Amino acid sequence: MPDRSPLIRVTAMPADTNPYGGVFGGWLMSQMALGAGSLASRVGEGVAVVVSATDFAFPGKMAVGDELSVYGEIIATGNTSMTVTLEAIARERNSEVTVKVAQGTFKFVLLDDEGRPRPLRIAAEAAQPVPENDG
Ligand SMILES: CCCCCCCCCCCCCCCC(=O)SCCNC(=O)CCNC(=O)[C@H](O)C(C)(C)COP(=O)(O)OP(=O)(O)OC[C@H]1O[C@@H](n2cnc3c(N)ncnc32)[C@H](O)[C@@H]1OP(=O)(O)O
Repeated sequence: MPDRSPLIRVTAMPADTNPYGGVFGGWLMSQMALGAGSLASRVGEGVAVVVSATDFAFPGKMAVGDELSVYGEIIATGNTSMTVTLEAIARERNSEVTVKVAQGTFKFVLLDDEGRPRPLRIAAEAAQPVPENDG
């Protein structure tokens, strides 16, 4: 796995499973949304709401007890929006074995105090992931 800091890291619990006993894809999407939302509001310095979710895939599976790390970066910015692409990597609970379990892209729009789209305050070249998030 590349040397990078996760946006969030969390352990899958029994409540996060699907009817077949595996980890629920919706839970994975939620974790990715939490990571992406954290990055978007932090870099965007304000309220950031999701306007689209695209390109999701689930190339691997994980089990209860495994640890999920969500990595992401801003890949594009518009006038009022930023696009965040994400990877979710699971680590087996009792080992260093990792597998990519999900990927996807969220587009966020920054809102002003009245809830209307407002221009980003950042330059496109400054829209980099916040470093050193891994303690
Ligand atoms: C089974 C369980 C599963 C669980 C799995 C859950 C996973 C997924 C959870 C997500 C969770 C998020 C985590 C925290 C944050 C929230 O919870 S946010 C809550 C959900 N989102 C919302 O409530 C947003 C609702 N939408 C809106 O209020 C309006 O659409 C918005 C976002 C204000 C935009 O309004 P608008 O009139 O379209 O504004 P407009 O000025 O025309 O466009 C603004 C920008 O949006 C872009 N845009 C507009 N429409 C679109 C579109 N359709 N596509 C792409 N871009 C668009 C425009 O291109 C423009 O970009 P810029 O060129 O300015 O950069």
